[in-house]
Amino acid sequence: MSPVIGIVGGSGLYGVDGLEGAEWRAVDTPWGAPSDALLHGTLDGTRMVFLPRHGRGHVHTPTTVPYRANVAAIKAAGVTHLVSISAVGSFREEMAPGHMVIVDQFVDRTVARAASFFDAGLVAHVSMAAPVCATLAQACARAARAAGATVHEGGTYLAMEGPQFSSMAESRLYRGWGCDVIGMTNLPEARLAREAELHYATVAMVTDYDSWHADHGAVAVSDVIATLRANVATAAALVAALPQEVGGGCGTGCATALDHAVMTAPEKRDPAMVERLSVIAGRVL
Ligand SMILES: CSC[C@H]1O[C@H](OP(=O)(O)O)[C@H](O)[C@@H]1O
Ligand SMILES: Nc1ncnc2[nH]cnc12
Repeated sequence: MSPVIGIVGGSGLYGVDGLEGAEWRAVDTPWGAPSDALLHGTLDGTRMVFLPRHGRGHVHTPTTVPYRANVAAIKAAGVTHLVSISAVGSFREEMAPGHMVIVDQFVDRTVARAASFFDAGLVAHVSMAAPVCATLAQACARAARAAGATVHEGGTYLAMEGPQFSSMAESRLYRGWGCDVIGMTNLPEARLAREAELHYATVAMVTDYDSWHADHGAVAVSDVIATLRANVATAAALVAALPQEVGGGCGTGCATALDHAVMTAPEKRDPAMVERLSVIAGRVL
């Protein structure tokens, strides 16, 4: 099956240039409207679907991003491989602003988000032991290198609620926990992508050193935006390189994550939930 590449563009990334037949299409889902219309098009013969996570014009906070609607809309659009491109702060001296970190683990410190498509009446538990698709992550690393970026393969992303940045004490604590980068959005997105049986990977673009670094002081959005602007061409080149790199399955079960996940007995399943979840879990219901 040919891959369909989805891209969720984070802060600073609100569109993709150069798609053939580019068309923004507004959709609705059982979880409401996504952050924006979806941009459909083709790149090097591969179908691409782009969604700006915060909406064009940056309307949604990390808390109000409609994560379930976003992932459901992306799944309904036929996406098989989903790449998140996100701005992050760094906890490591060597992961410097402008570098790209191909995240492979997450720590969840969010507190106010719906984190699952499943609910009372239809219960399921998927594994998040390996929360990103290793094969897609390697493809992203190759694409980032082809784009000329300095790439760090592997890294733990701490997802905080925000929208305020961390205190110095939190920043030092997360560093001590072994986290490498910090952002506000990739959870619950990665959890929902797993429930939707998508291959998911995160390209984290470092924009700052959070607040732990003695030489860099507090995070300021102006600095974050300046770094994002300086790296916008690299992000675009990375996206352009993805069709050459992404394809096929992964051997680690992303596309069959729901095979043994549903717990609720067939006769006890809420028919309305079954209907609502058909786009996500119809394969196993
Ligand atoms: C503009 S700094 C904080 C903001 O940037 C990141 O967004 P995204 O992950 O969508 O690139 C971070 O998570 C915050 O939402
Ligand atoms: N330091 C930081 N903390 C949380 N989210 C961010 N996004 C970019 N920089 C960040």
